[in-house]
Amino acid sequence: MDLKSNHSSPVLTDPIPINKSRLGIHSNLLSYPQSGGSLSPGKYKMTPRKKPAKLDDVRSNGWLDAMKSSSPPRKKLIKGFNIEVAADDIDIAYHSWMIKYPSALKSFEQISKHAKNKKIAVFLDYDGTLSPIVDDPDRAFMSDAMRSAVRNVAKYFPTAIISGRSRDKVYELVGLTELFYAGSHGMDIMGPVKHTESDDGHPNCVRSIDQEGKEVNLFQPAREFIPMIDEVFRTLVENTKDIKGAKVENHKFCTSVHYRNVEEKNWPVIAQCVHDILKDYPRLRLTHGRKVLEVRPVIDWNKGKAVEFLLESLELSDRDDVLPIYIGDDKTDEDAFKVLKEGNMGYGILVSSVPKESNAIFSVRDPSEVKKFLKALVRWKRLEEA
Ligand SMILES: O=P(O)(O)OC[C@H]1O[C@H](O[C@H]2O[C@H](CO)[C@@H](O)[C@H](O)[C@H]2O)[C@H](O)[C@@H](O)[C@@H]1O
Repeated sequence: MDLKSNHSSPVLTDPIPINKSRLGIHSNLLSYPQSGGSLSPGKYKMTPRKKPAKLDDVRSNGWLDAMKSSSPPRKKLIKGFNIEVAADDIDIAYHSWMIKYPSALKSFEQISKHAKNKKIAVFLDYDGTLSPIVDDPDRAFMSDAMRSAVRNVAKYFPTAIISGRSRDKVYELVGLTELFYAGSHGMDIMGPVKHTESDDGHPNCVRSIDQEGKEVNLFQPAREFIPMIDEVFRTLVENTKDIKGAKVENHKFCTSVHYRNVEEKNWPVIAQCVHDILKDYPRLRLTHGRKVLEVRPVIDWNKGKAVEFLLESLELSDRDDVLPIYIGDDKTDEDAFKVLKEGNMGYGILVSSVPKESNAIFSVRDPSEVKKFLKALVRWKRLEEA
């Protein structure tokens, strides 16, 4: 594909083959606007058609509100009486919320009853699920105990990590070869080669070799966006360099701008910076994560589609004897919860210590409860097999 062509849309001149299978990976996958600006030579940027943005933009379009509510506050030391009362209120709210989203630990018997004679597939988010949320994304390590719990789960059930991070990065953090990995919110999946796969295979898949030399399928539906994302990443690094605490990550198929360590008074500045850049890239869009703004291609693909894709690759889709379980903490995990809920095919488990609306069925409070749940699954399976 000629990415530097003079056509009005180089990314569209030679689109990757589009699969029309029941996964829904059809031409709508690339549902970004196809017109609306001209390309600067050699770049992926559209020339702006509007006046430069005013600071008002990010206030009026809801970005700032979303930024403020994007991550629950960490626990604070409670000293004064008034704060204790507030904490009690929070507890009451949490307990009534749990009526709607019961604890997966307390409901384990119900879950295991339903799982009897079924094949469980486990899908795990990384940040906030397997590792606690910390200030520095480069230091979001999972504990050895968690790693061992995940390793044991993978001995009994097909297990995949589906993360917003790049696939390489999440593999580096998890370090287990026995899992499947999907990075960039599912836009980069390394999955199994299907036994029944015909010779021509999946048009969006290429055969590859994993860390252990095993043949795998690499599915990258947003492959042609790599140079565009890289360009935006570099612009974001440059344009945010004077905002203290800002951090930009390149996940290959998407890029993240963290504001967790940016003073709140500067949030409008960082939001405006991302907003202004996005105006030049109509084929990219913004999503909100936990104190992070994420820029990703406008394609019809998300963690939910990644779950469907992996189930199909594992030859576990459309089967009554399969029970997928997805555990995650973030907005992006909602797409996966929704797929399971709407397909009435498994359990979404939300990791949250504060009440929030979700498509999950159950909840756990934090990664330590995730670990307990994973261990309970393994214990139950061992007993089943005994
Ligand atoms: O899908 P995930 O595996 O949950 O990844 C989502 C984002 O996770 C990381 O950011 C989050 O965790 C950081 C470390 O705890 C925290 O500092 C940050 O505020 C959170 O947003 C990762 O750095 C992002 O790039 C991922 O998109």
